[in-house]
Amino acid sequence: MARTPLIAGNWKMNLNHLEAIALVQKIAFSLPEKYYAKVEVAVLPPFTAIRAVQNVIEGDKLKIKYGAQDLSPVDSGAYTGDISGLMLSKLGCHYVVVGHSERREYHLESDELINKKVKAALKHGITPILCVGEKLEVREAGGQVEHVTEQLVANLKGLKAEQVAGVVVAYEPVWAIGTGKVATPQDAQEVCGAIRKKLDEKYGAEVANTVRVLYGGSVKSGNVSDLMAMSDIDGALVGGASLDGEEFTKLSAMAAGGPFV
Ligand SMILES: O=C[C@H](O)COP(=O)(O)O
Repeated sequence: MARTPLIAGNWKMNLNHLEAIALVQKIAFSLPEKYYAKVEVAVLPPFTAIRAVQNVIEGDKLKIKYGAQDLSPVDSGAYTGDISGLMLSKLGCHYVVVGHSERREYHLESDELINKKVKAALKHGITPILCVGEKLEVREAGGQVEHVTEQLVANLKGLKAEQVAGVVVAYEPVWAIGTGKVATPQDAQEVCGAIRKKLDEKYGAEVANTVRVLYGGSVKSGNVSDLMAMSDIDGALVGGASLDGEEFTKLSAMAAGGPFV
């Protein structure tokens, strides 16, 4: 089954709403229309810029999708500082990142909490981009496949097969994030293939063949093609390179089969 590749730019805690408007306009007007038939492009601004990005995308009828970087597991209430899936769906978000390693580390997010967040996103019709990945010490001990598949199973616990079909999984080895140390295409394929195999075992071949599995960690225009040539890598979750309009556009075009024109 053909899966539409997805290139999602995770802006992390960067760009105010004015800078966000400028970047999304640059991406939209640089990427030739023909590429959107071959690759889905999404931007994931900080919460404070989502409304501004929505206005640009909807106002100019741009084909770029947008979303958020996190959500609360609950819909509303006394949770100071949190943002719910209900709020994000009202803003028209297509995607939300769940379980990014930076949130697992700096906000001590557990697999149990991440599981609740995946469910909250699905409940509000937002596609979760579920991040999984091992730290350097786990890879050095050769435990990456076991670690990542355990995270996957825990984070998807209690979901029905048809719900899992609506999830995007992003394999992000923690040692490759923001370090310039990209995993080799073979290393990335080993784990992305194992993710798909686990989905097949638990939810069946149709679901496994539907779910898009992304790679994330120092992806750039120069390495995205080799990564996406792997059979189980359907795109990329891009951090640093997504903040540079020209580079992100080039990267998206390469993901669509390039070359960038
Ligand atoms: O969400 C994106 C990843 O953390 C990758 O970040 P990076 O491309 O800066 O390595």
